[in-house]
Amino acid sequence: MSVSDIDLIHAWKQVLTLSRLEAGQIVTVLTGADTHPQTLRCAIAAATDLGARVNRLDLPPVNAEKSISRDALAYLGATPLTGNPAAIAALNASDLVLDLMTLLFSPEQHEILQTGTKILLAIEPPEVLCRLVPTEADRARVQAAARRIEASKQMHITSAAGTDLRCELGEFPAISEYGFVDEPGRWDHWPSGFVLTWPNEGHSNGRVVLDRGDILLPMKDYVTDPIELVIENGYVTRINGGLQADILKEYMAAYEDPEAYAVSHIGWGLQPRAQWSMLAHYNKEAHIGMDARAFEGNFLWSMGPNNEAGGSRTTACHIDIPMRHCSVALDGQAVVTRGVVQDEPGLAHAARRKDSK
Ligand SMILES: O=c1ccc(O)c[nH]1
Repeated sequence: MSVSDIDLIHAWKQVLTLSRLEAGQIVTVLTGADTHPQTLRCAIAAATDLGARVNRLDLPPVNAEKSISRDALAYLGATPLTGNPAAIAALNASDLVLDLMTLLFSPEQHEILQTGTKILLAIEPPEVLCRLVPTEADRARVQAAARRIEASKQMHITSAAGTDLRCELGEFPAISEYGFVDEPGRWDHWPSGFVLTWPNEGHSNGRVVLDRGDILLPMKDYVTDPIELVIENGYVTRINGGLQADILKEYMAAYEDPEAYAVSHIGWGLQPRAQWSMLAHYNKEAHIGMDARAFEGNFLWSMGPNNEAGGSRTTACHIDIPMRHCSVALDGQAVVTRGVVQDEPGLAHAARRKDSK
């Protein structure tokens, strides 16, 4: 259902205030052919009302002919910034970029962040943005989880369905996604609320068994019959199952890139206001599935790029797989038990589901 401009402006002002936007700073709103007009209108109103100098940079779409999905996160790497020094210069000169187009996993995004520019991605529908507006409590909880990852050498994921995956850690940082950009050079995604890292290159081994209700993105399908993925030395070497396994295999094979089968980010969901069931209520092309990536207690893993973490793999194919009912342990200590988050003792989470209704 729709939200009012006032509600969305208030949500934008909360996000921009948490992002420490100051009067007089330069904000560039990056837009494309699929940018939602209300999101754009309210972003400009909110940033202007907070005293920022607001520009808009509109870029033509690219890659459409290459991907068989219209999901903005499905085909990654090249963006309208690729080979476009004028656009990159404008973003480098900005304090804050509101990305209403999608630069994620692009080499250019890294270049821009390294100049100290902050980038906030926001392309979910307005009502999803409002429902999942971030809070300080979200940041505290996600950062606490990131610290636990940073202190660990192994993530072990198991499930009653048969998942048993071990990922060695340490080569890459933990990344906190909590929905606002409060430090220079930071990227984040509103909405979010999850923690992720990348396994040491070549050091993920075991199997993942997708069970009923697990989710395949960008397909935005709930798995109906089990799919087994065998993982050897950091790559998915076998995918066994029924129709959905065949769809996944053909989709990935179309990229003709062996790097697409590499294990990408791993982590878990910490957003109590995100709903596992959300995909059942939306047209697939109306959103990009951030409820699925962020719902509390999921195990979110993925296949494809690792350049987001500083790696060199920029494969265009990116599959995100949020799973229910998994247990995640760091060096033997449980952080999620059968889909229930085990927060660090004493970390009360103000925005917990039961408090937020
Ligand atoms: O915000 C995001 C979105 C997709 C993804 O794979 C990671 N983080």
